[in-house]
Amino acid sequence: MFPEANKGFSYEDCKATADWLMAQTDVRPTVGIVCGSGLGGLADMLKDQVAFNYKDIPNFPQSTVHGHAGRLVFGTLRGRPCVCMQGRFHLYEGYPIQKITLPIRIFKLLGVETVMLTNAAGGLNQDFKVGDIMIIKDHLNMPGFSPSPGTFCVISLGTALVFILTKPSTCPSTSCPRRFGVRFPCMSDAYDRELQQLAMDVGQELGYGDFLKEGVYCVLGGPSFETIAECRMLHKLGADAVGMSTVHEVIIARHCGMKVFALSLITNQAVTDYDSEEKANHEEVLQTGKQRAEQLERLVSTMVTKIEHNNNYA
Ligand SMILES: O=P(O)(O)O[C@H]1O[C@H](CO)[C@@H](O)[C@H]1O
Ligand SMILES: Nc1nc2[nH]cnc2c(=O)[nH]1
Repeated sequence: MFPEANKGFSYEDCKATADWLMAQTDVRPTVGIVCGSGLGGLADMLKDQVAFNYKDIPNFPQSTVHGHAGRLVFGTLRGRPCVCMQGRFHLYEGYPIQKITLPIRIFKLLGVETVMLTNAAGGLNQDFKVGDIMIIKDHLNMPGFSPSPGTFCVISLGTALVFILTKPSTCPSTSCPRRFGVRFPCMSDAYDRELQQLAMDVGQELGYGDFLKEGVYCVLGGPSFETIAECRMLHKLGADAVGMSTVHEVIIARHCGMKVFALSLITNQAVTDYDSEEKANHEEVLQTGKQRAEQLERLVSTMVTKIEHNNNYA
């Protein structure tokens, strides 16, 4: 019933994990949250928690990055049933893309309608400061520009080339993407515009106007941080922030019809100047997360209270 670590996951495999979880808890979440590096405090806000270590959940990968606790937490956030990943998976951890996005499909099978993703990112936009919260309005999917074996069969992470390179009859998971959604999903509406507006409105109400921004997030493979030349290039290409996550989760969530809201905490300023002494490092990323955690948690939890069942906004 549960496939080996590196095989693809069929619809039935995902369902087996979702059914296993639903047999352990009565919470039926309509909102799914993913916590970025150092932002796991969001999960601690959930009331009446039922929590699982990733190692105990069939098919789940393990968290290997400092700042990602590796727990799936069910509970209520101001009365709304939620499920929260306290820690996500990244390509640079060595997992195939099917595996890092598996929890998103499980969210769908649990009944989640809206996915809210957070991440830590380096600021490329010169108007951004460390500690700013960027509402993601669009993305640049750099790994998606060139299909690799890890992207075969995972919808839309490659291009038509994936379709050409993968013979459906020999692909172990052809049934999986097609049962979750269409072969070529649209991404021009990846980030729900009403949720972006809701975030802006809630941010203004909370007095966050000075540090609430919006922009384009660019994903790279990592785990190395960017060179100066890369930062300059990404900025010219239209990216406002750069990180190593989120986009794959967004694509899978949209593919299976969930609404998506995502934000980046600008944890460090990307270095674009050869005279700069700044050096990106994970400790700074986690430190900024701690400093902004409270406001970020309040923003997300207030938004959750305003998302009604079936995605209407109260
Ligand atoms: O995107 P999240 O998981 O927040 O983490 C970000 O922070 C880490 C680098 O410090 C990388 O994993 C990058 O992707
Ligand atoms: N790639 C990348 N990921 C990050 N995560 C947090 N900061 C950064 C950064 O500067 N670059």
